[in-house]
Amino acid sequence: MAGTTNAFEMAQRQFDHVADLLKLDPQVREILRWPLREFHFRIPVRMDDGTIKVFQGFRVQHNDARGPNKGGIRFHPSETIDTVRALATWMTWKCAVVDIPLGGGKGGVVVDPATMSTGEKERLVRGWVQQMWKNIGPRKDVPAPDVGTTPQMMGWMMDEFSKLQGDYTPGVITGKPVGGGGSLGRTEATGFGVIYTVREAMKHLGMDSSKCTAALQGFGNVSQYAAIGFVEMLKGKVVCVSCWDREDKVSYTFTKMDGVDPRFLMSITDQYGTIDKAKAKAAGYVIEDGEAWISKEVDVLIPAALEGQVNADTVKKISSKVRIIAEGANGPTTPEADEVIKERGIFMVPDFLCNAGGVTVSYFEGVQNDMNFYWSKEEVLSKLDEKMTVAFQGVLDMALKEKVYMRDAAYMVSIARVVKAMQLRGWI
Ligand SMILES: NC(=O)C1=CN([C@@H]2O[C@H](COP(=O)(O)OP(=O)(O)OC[C@H]3O[C@@H](n4cnc5c(N)ncnc54)[C@H](OP(=O)(O)O)[C@@H]3O)[C@@H](O)[C@H]2O)C=CC1
Ligand SMILES: O=C(O)CCC(=O)C(=O)O
Repeated sequence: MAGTTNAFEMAQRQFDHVADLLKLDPQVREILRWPLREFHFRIPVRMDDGTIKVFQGFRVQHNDARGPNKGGIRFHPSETIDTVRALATWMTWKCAVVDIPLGGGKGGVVVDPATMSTGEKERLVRGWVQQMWKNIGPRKDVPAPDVGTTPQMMGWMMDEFSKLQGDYTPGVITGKPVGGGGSLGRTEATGFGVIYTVREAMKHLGMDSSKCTAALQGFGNVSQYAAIGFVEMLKGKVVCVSCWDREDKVSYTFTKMDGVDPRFLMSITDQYGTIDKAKAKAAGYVIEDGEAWISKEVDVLIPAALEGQVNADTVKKISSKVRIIAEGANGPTTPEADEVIKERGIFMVPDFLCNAGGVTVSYFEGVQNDMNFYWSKEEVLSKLDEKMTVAFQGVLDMALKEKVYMRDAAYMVSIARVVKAMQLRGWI
């Protein structure tokens, strides 16, 4: 968890604000403010040197009125139960806003995966499944990757579950490697989904994307494909990306005002998103401090790292040129910063709409697993584009109709769908 922001307090404040606007029944509110179920467990792992290390694991199932809980598993040294609660809650709203029949869940382990060998990581993820297998499954709860976890880890988890269950069960987990039950397009899905929503926001604002610039925070899975999409689909220019440097333990911004080449930067980035500084410098990139991305004079800001990055302090640095903030990350903007962004009239594409591409293709992956029939990448991405475009339009229509901020409009759409499912099931 970034800084001192408590992500779950943030998620509850966002929800309470909209619940007030909607005059939501207090009993319904009480159900939706908290996760329905939480699992806290310890995972003993035999390390390569023969010792045993015990890791703290979590799984939170926020609400499954619309379908099985769904959401990634994050491996991060600063993971907390409140971060996982927030991320699980946002998953409920995310699946509802893109109208896929799934609920909200999230998992985590307090660990820095970069400090572990491949064998240790495999034993850790298998240990996670050994603790949770009775409470996950294609019709219960379907995990996926998030920060610090990879398709290979999802493959190991699927294998462990299948062994314990005694049946090949690819649908227990998504984000698996292609060829091992995974879907084509899942790797690109979240970043490309971000760009589909940016494209729609630009259409709404009458902006010509080929004349637009963007600055991105983070250079992991989401940011890499958002950068590629901005350059290759929108024909715009990305002037910088920032990343966390594992050796120096600080973040840096890699800037090239005539346009970064995301595919080149990917080729010099390690598996955890750290860009090789020497190679970047040799290719003409200027290396600035980690917060430089937020003060760039660009049309679009895409925070795609962790929570709480656009906050009361950093929001002041946003240039007057910025017209769109597209939240690739979950929870990057604090409620204090939201107030400033609202006042300044910057168009917000809120996280659980903006980054819903990942879970949407995860849903497609589950559908393909159920059918045991796999689609082409073109088919996956065109279905994704359609889902994201329809979802964006639904939220924009709500924002215009109710004259509310885009984040509030997204909550209104999602809350209505979840409440309806709870009513139809007789929960309320
Ligand atoms: N992957 C997915 O499908 C989805 C992810 N998301 C969200 O998107 C965000 C990014 O996830 P994802 O790309 O998958 O994760 P990754 O682990 O692939 O990438 C996250 C990147 O952000 C970097 N980072 C961390 N802190 C900072 C910082 N202060 N400044 C700059 N960079 C930083 C990380 O560096 P390091 O690893 O070195 O710490 C890493 O490179 C998260 O909020 C995640 O929950 C949302 C929807 C779906
Ligand atoms: O693909 C998924 O199921 C979940 C992705 C995720 O964790 C997220 O959207 O935050």
